[in-house]
This record gives sequence, C-alpha cells and structure tokens, in this order.
Amino acid sequence: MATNTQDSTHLPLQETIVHSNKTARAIELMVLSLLVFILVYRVVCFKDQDQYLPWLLAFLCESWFTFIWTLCVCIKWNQCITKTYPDRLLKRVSESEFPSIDIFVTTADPILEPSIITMNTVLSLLAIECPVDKLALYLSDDGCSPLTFYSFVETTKFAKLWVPFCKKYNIQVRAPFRYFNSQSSPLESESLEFQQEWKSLKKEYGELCKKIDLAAQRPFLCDHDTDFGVFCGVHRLDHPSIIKVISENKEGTPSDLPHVIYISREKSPKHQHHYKAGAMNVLTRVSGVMTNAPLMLNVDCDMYANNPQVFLHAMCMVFAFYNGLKDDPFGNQLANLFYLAYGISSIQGPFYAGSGCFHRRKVIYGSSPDDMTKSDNISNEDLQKIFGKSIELRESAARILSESNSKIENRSSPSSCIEAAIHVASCSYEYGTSWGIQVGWLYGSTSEDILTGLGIHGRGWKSAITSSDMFAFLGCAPTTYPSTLKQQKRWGSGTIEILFTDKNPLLLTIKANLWFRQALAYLWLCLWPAHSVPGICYASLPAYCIITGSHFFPKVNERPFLIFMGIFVIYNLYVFWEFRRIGLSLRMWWNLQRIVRVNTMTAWLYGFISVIPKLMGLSKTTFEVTQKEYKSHDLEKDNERGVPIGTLKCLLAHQTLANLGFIYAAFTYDKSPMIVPGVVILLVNMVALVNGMLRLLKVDYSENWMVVLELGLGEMFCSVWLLLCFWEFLKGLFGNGNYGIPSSTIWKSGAFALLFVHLCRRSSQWF
Ligand SMILES: O=c1ccn([C@@H]2O[C@H](COP(=O)(O)OP(=O)(O)O[C@H]3O[C@H](CO)[C@@H](O)[C@H](O)[C@H]3O)[C@@H](O)[C@H]2O)c(=O)[nH]1
Ligand SMILES: [Mn+2]
Repeated sequence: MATNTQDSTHLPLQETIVHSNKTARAIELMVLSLLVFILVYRVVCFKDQDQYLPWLLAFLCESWFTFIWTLCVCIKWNQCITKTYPDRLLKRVSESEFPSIDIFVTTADPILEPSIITMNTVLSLLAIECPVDKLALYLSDDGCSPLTFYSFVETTKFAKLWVPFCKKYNIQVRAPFRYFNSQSSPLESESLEFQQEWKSLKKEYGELCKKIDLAAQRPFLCDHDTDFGVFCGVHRLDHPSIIKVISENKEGTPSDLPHVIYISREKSPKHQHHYKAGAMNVLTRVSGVMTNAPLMLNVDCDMYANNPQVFLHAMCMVFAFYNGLKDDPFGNQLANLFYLAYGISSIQGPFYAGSGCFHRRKVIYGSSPDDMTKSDNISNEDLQKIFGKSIELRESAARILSESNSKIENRSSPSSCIEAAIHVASCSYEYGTSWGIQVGWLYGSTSEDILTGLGIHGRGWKSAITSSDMFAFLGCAPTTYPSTLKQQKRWGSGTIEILFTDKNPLLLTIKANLWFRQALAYLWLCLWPAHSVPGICYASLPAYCIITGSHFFPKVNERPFLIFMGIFVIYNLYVFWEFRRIGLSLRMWWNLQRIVRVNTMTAWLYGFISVIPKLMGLSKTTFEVTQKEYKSHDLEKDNERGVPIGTLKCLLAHQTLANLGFIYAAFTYDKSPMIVPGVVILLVNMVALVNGMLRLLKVDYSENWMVVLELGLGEMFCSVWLLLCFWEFLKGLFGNGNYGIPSSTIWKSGAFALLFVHLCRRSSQWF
C-alpha cells in the first residue's frame, strides 16, 4: 500500500520470543541427578535389605519416574512464545487480500450441551473481526435435534443485530452471555445512543434465551410443511443428511451476515460414524463443495471466541509465512502445562487440542511441506481414491492442493450446492477412500485431535500458538467430578491407544518427518495414562511397609534420606515457583498437585486398562460427550463454594475470569467404579497410619527415644501426604447425598483394602 511507512513494513508480523530458561534448567537437572542418585542407591543397597519386594518395586517405579522426568526436561529445555501483531498486519495488507475461512462448530447433544451455550459460541464467532465475505460458519449437529436447528435459526436472526453492534462499538467479549453477565447496565459515561442500543440488545438477547428455553421444555411438534418437517420421526442415530443454508451472503455485502449453514450428517446403525472425527470430516467435505476456503477454524460447541481479533492474529502467521518463513498449520490451544507448551513451541509446535485451532485446508487434505515444489497435477483417478466419488469435492480438492499461493475463489452460493453437499455427508461416502486414514481427522483414537495433529507434524509441518494478553477461546471444563473422571478417562484411553497405531511417534520420527524431540513430547503425552501403574504401586508402598514393618526409604538418620527429602522439597517448590510465575495462586498449586495424583489412580488407570480389551478386539472405545453446564445466576456465590476441579481449561479460566461461572464445584460422587482404586489407597493408608501411630505410642521414650528413627518415619510422612492428596475423598467418606461416596463403593473398596492388608501380612513372609 502506498501509505506504508518504512517502519511498519519492516516490523515483523510475528515474532518468536525466547524465554531465558537457565534457572529452571538448572533445577530440572538437579532433580534429574537426584533421581539418578536414588536409582544408584537402590542398586547398591539391594542386597542389604531384609525384604526385597518393596525395594524392587520402588526401584522399578523410580526408574519410570526418572524416564518421564527426562522426557520433561528434554521437552522444556528451550522455551519460546510467538507474538503476533494484528495492527501491523492491517497497515500492510488490505482486508481483501485475506484468505477466506470456514469455521466449524460441532455439537452432539442439546441436553449435555445446552443449546444456549452452543449459540453463544456461534454468536462470538459470527462477530469476530474478519471481512464478512471471507467467512462461512458451519454447525454440525450430531444430535440431529430440531431444538438445535430452531435455536440456530433464531440465533442467526439475533446475530443480525448483535454482530453490527459489536463491530460498531468494538465490544471486547462477543459472546452475549459473558458480555451481559459482566455488566448489568450500560456505563453512564457511554453515549446515549450506545445506552439505548445496549438496552434493546439485552432485551433481544433475553427474548432469544426465553425462546430457546421454552422450546427445550416441550417436545417439538414437527410440522411437515415447515423447515422442521425433515426432523419428523427421525432417530439421532438413523436418519438421512439434513443440510440447510440458514443465511446466505450472496453479494458479499459487508453489513450482512456471513454464510450460516446447518449440517446433520447421515447416520445409520450399519455404519460407523466415528464420533467427532467423523463429524469433522463431513464438515470438511461439505464446506469443500460449498465454500472451499483455504483456511479452517474448528471450535467445540462450548468454546466461544474470547478475543475478537483471533482471526487477525492467525492472519499474522499466514502472511508471515508468505514473507518467507516455514509454513504451518495454526495451533491455538489452551494448554494445561504452560511450560511444556512453551517448550514444545520451540520444537515443532504445540499439540492440536481439538478446538480453537486454525488449519490450512491443504494440510488437512494430506499435503506435506515439500509438496509445494512438486508438480501440481494429481490424476483424477488418484483424487477419487483419496477424496471419493463426488466430482465437486474432487474439483475443489484439486484446486486446494494445486494452490500456489494464489487465491482460491469459489463464492458460488452455498444453496446451489446442497445436492453435492448431501452426497458427501452420506454415511457410506468414505468407504474405499482415504478419509480418516490419510486425509481429514484421523480415526482410531478417542483423542482424535492429538492423533490428527501427530499425523500433521509427522509430515513435517510446524504449528504455532499465538499468545496475546487475551485468551483466544474459552470453554467449559466439566462442572462435576464424575464428568471430569469420564473426560479424563477418555483422554487417557485416547492418548495411549495412539501408541498402537501406525502414528506411533517413534515410528514417525524414524520413518517420516517428525522431529525427534517432538516425538519425545508426543511420547510423554501418550504415556501419560501409563503413569497410573507405577503411580498406584508407589502409593501402596508406604502402607505396605508400615503394615509389614519393612522399609522402602532409608531411615531418617541415614544420609541417603537427604536425597529423598531433597527431591520432595525441591520438586514441590519448583512447581510452585512455576505456578507463581504465571500468576497462579498457592491454592491453585495445591489443588493441582493433589488432583494429578488422584486422577492418576482413578481415571487414568481406567483409561489405561480400557485400552486392553480394545487392542484385543473385544470392545470399542466410545466417545462420551462431556456435560456442559449453563448457569446464568449467582456467579459470585459459585466462586466461593468448593474446590476447582483440576482440568486444563479450568486452570486458565481460573486465572483470568474468576467469575466465568461454569468452573467451580465441590466434589460430588456417583457410583462409577473409577474411584474405587482411589478409595482403596485412602483406606489402606488410613489403616497403615493407625498402625504406625500405635507403634509410636508403644515406644518407651524415656529409655531410648532413638528407636523412633527405626520406625519408618519416611513412610509415615508419605502416608500423611497421600491422605492430604485424597482429602476430598476422605470428606466423601463422611459426606451426605451427592457429596458422599456411595456406600456400595465404600464397601467394595473396603473389601479390597482388607484384602490388601491381608496380602501384605502374608507376603512379608514370602519375600
Ligand atoms: O459424536 C460426537 C461426539 C462429540 N462431538 C463434539 O466434540 C466436541 C468435544 O466433545 P466434549 O464432550 O466437549 O469433549 P472434551 O473432552 O471437552 O473435548 C476435548 O477432547 C476431545 C478429544 O477427546 C477433543 O475432540 C476436543 O476438541 C477437546 O476439546 C463437542 O463439541 C462435541 O459436540 C461430536 O460432534 N460428535
Ligand atoms: Mn469440551
């Protein structure tokens, strides 16, 4: 542009900022060397033990911890973040040069995922800062629900008021439920016009909520003569495709809404539908024949765009690439472990976490970075093998794959493509094609996101996460402990099963283009549920030793005890220091350090175990949708109550949006068998502590208090620490109603605990 100043053309659109990491590295290496000392100590002192079993088990577990820690050190070694500068971009590139973008939202169940949440996500996305004629929004409804469809139609009407309002007044948070919750009336200092519009929009939004609420309360009367006719008598798992263009921006009028399209793909009990991955592939194909944008953004139904500039941030990376850097699909995830994320950012880039992420369509279509230099022509036959029979889809895919930085324009109106769209949304379309295997979202894991991202990194692409002051997207973490467990179990089984696919990170680093350290990062992630076995083993050791009067720690007055104490103190202080650096509280640190241990022994263990029958072909893992909760009332009160449940999204939301409202809950329990191992560990440690106390009481302190040192104080300390970790379970043993652990679970766990105590006594005679 002529108006460019020298400065603005020279300043980069994106910058990688390297964090100095020396102190952290030093501490991590110190912990690593202490771990190695422990292993050496175990080997050297093996023969001096009265009982070999605890010593051997401890050695095995500690070897595992050392291995995992080594992976962590490798991943975190270099730390960097990427900063993007939308204002520089706008000075340099005119909006008409932006590539267009297809946005996908997935929902699966209007009850587990209340429509109003999904609709807020939709509204926040329709209102992002992006030229309207570049945008199309697709909603995939796996629930085939007339309620979702109805809400979507009504929301689109409301969006015609909401979007212009947001853009006119540059509203920051464009999900109305957040916007109107944070402000109960417009600021006095604002203009009169603003105040009026504000009030009328708040009223309209209230109306929208009421309509959706009412519709949710009564069964849907499907009138054959209306748009709802197609939903008559359909079953969510057995119905033809329903695709409706709800709003169409034919002329690309800037004041109008973007294209808004509803999709409920065909389902039949005879065909696998592959849950979210299947839905994403249908979205990819339908959008391929309708708008075929070179960029896509996918978002879970509960993840609203918190930063309206998110598209511009992503554009900074696109144009930064055009300026000569390496190409990458855009990652924008909420990571639970910042430092790991920063670490991975300095390798090939963050994992794809399933939501809030921009992808290039050609990357999803299976291309590799070096394909750019190859000839563009793929034979029609090959295209059919990969993408399937649809001529429209093959043509659009060919256009994407042969793109040589030229713009891909295909703004024919979506409503003229319905027939082709229905074809590619059918449930048998994928047979004999590469969908789910080479292209699109990959099948074979309930963590389809990680698997798909791994496939992309495996081809040599890089990814990036933008960091701006505002989180790009915010979503709901499960609000109850049982649903947290379910989610974590799904993640657990999903990540570990990746190791048994052809996308095993070690294979990809040998055979394909996955970088070695990136492979270590994936290995760390995929082995995460396997941690449960040594975890639970190590947690039983103190109880075992106290009950049998044996040791797995050196005695308090022996030198090597210092190594163990050193690790404990240094590691915990170190994690706390990491937390402080990103502004998290002591409470947060304590919650997270506890919940990690609890989850290890419950959900991860089940995730890990549930993979075994699947690998043997005896069962299929299923994707259970997480319950999302919508509360519009009394946010303040919710904040005071209860313990935040440690999931990653919660962690981020906790920091910035303390009153988001979904996030907090006291522990509640259901009859899920998942908590049994946790309760067993708790009970066993309680028995052990009572045992230990009695022994301490018996000591005649006046005679020789030194014998106390012989009594396994280290083991006792561990037991107490575990008790603190399981504090919520302890409360649950005595809690009422939902807050109490069901008595059947307590009985079952009690029986296992007794068995354990009994076996301890017996085994001490054998080993
Ligand atoms: O058959 C299905 C099941 C789920 N979904 C959608 O998938 C998304 C994620 O489901 P959710 O129950 O919220 O799972 P989470 O555990 O919260 O999701 C995380 O983990 C998933 C993998 O386990 C990823 O797919 C997600 O993107 C990631 O946010 C939601 O929009 C659902 O509507 C479908 O479209 N079809
Ligand atoms: Mn979710």
